[in-house]
Amino acid sequence: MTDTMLHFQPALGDWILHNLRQGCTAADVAEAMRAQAMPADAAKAIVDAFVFALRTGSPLPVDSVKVEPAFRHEAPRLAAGTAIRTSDRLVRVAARATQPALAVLNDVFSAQEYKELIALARPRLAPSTTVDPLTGRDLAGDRRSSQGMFFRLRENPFIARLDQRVSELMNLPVENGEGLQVLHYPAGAQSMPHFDFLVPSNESNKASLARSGQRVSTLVCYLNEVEEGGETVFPETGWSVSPQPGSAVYFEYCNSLGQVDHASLHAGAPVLRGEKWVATKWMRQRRFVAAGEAAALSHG
Ligand SMILES: O=C(O)CCC(=O)C(=O)O
Ligand SMILES: [Fe+2]
Repeated sequence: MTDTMLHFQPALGDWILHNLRQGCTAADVAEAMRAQAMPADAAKAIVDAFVFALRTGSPLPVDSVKVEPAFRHEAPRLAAGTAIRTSDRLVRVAARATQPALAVLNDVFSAQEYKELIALARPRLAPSTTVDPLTGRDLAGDRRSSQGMFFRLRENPFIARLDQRVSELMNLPVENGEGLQVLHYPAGAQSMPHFDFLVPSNESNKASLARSGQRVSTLVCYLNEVEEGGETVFPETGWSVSPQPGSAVYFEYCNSLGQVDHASLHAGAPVLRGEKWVATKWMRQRRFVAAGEAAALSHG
């Protein structure tokens, strides 16, 4: 399928940008354009291109956008049913949604497991000094920022057990998983709306995509009781998932054609009281090869 170009007046672009920056959703802005007699699919394509550029730090469109074929929804990778039995645990499905394929899962980790994860991660948390364009996290290094760390895949028997369970849930090989990431948000911290799929806007993302393929799905597991706030919100769909210790939100955004779903835009709402701990697993199309691992192979 070939891409087509859609042309528009730069003033329309300014108006779209203004509204998105005021907090309107892509759907609201596209609807306003449709009400002004623009075909709905053209309005959506133009607004989506602006949202994408804003959320990924890519150049903003000026007077045209490339229209890619609409995301084709496929059967979810997550198993059907009200519960999913992995080799060592019965995980309950509290809710499901489509477009994007999303599920709220309960009992993913036991209380002992989520406490252990925090205890293992805490001494290894590292503050980042830059804004992370991939996760949208505000990493300015002040006390309102989140801190994170990665476990290596199967780095000890405990992590290996969780990697295995999560891979069974996400229905992809353990090897396709990036190492489990633990994030700590102190009160006031949040993550801005972002996509988890990789955008080939810089050399390191391009290299990562070439090594391991696209990210296809995410599991965000909540590790503690947040006193107030800290929901995972999906602004394009209106979904908001409350953090409950041991529960998780699962979502998919890359289909078998390699298309990515812009409706998977999400954010970590500000933690209003207390603190928030999550463990995130990102799955790739192929075996995950970290940058360091690839370098070691090419030199060894
Ligand atoms: O903290 C959250 O609720 C979302 C985390 C997230 O989006 C991520 O780790 O990619
Ligand atoms: Fe995310």
